Amino acid sequence: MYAVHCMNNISTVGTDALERAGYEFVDDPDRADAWLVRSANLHEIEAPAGLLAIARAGAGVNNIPVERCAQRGIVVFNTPGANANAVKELVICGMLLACRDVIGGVEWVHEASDDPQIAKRAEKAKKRFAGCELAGKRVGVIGLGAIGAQVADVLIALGAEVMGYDPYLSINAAWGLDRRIEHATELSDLLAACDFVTLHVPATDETRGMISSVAIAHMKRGAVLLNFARDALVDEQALAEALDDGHLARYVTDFANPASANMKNAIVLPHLGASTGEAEDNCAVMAARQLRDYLENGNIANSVNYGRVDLGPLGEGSRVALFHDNAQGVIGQLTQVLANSGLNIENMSNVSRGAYAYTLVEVSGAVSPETGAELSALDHVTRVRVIAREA
Ligand SMILES: NC(=O)c1ccc[n+]([C@@H]2O[C@H](COP(=O)([O-])OP(=O)(O)OC[C@H]3O[C@@H](n4cnc5c(N)ncnc54)[C@H](O)[C@@H]3O)[C@@H](O)[C@H]2O)c1
Ligand SMILES: O=C(O)[C@H](O)COP(=O)(O)O
Repeated sequence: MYAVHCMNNISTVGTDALERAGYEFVDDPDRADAWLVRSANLHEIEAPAGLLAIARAGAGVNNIPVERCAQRGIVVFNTPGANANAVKELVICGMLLACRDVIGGVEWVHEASDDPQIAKRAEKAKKRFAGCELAGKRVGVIGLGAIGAQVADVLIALGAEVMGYDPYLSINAAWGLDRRIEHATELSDLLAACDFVTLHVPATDETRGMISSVAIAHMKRGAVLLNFARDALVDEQALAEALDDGHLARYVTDFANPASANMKNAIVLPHLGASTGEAEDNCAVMAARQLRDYLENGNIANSVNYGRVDLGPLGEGSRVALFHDNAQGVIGQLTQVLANSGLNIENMSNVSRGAYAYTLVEVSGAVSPETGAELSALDHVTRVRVIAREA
């Protein structure tokens, strides 16, 4: 059976499911067939030669060297949408904390707690903590995926006007969006029009620093920026200056770092977005299910470096999983080797994502080590797995 190493604490509903299926949890990452991870930084860690998969129990994969894994035939999974509700709830909480000075008010009560005159004093003090409502405000949502779409729905229900920007929105995601979301085709239009701006995009080469000094200059005076996506999206020096001089009223972020923790008018949380029991369970269950389907059947769902393949559960025969360059002639060579080995192809699926391709073939009989070696030696082939039912 397979061995798994956990890089972070993963909810036991996921790890128990794997244990029940006969998986062994190992302390040594080099002995593992698969790694389970949350936010541990894997960029500096060399994956062992035998590692087959990494499953991120969460959404963001900027802590994983996704491209390097693809070069070696290591499938990287995430769990899209599994923690979106938890993040949505905290984003709305962050917006409400920015509307009135709730935190200042709570601190004031705490400091005055021994004063018998507190009730009378509170009536005088409260004007210091007064603020505005979300209803009627215009809120810009950058990134309308699993989290952004849910945030937009709640804001509309609360009476806000929502403007969205997402040039890469999938057609399926677009069908699910509320028609009342105003479509911004340019980021600068959204920034200039909104009282609140909330970020829900992944940290990629393209999005890193997207809230630059130029972007901040487009924002309305007194606007609020919320960042529950990743700190790398924001030029924090430019942001600190905008908060200092009052161009922006508040920054609400889930990413405590030396810069954000010392910013004036910032509300900084310790990366709590996905930290609910429900979200942790959802992510762990989804990560475990995807890992099993890949390790036991060769199927790939929700990978960030390979396309989707689903041949259903492995039957009586065996499967060959081939990782290869997205190049001409590979499938022809593969089928030739299988035919020469007397193996009949029962089913097959081939997907490519950018430069990387994956082909899963179901054959009628057992695949010998010699056939496996022959496939491994083919041009453009990175990795070969033979999957068969355990006797
Ligand atoms: N604070 C937390 O605990 C927490 C929890 C979950 C996710 N996150 C972060 O939030 C991000 C979004 O999560 P999600 O589940 O909504 O992911 P998602 O993949 O469902 O949605 C991301 C959306 O961003 C869009 N996008 C990509 N590049 C863009 C660009 N340049 N401009 C505008 N839109 C762009 C995509 O088209 C997609 O619709 C994650 O990648 C992660 O970094 C944080
Ligand atoms: O990308 C995510 O899913 C979040 O940032 C959650 O990260 P965590 O699992 O480490 O809380």
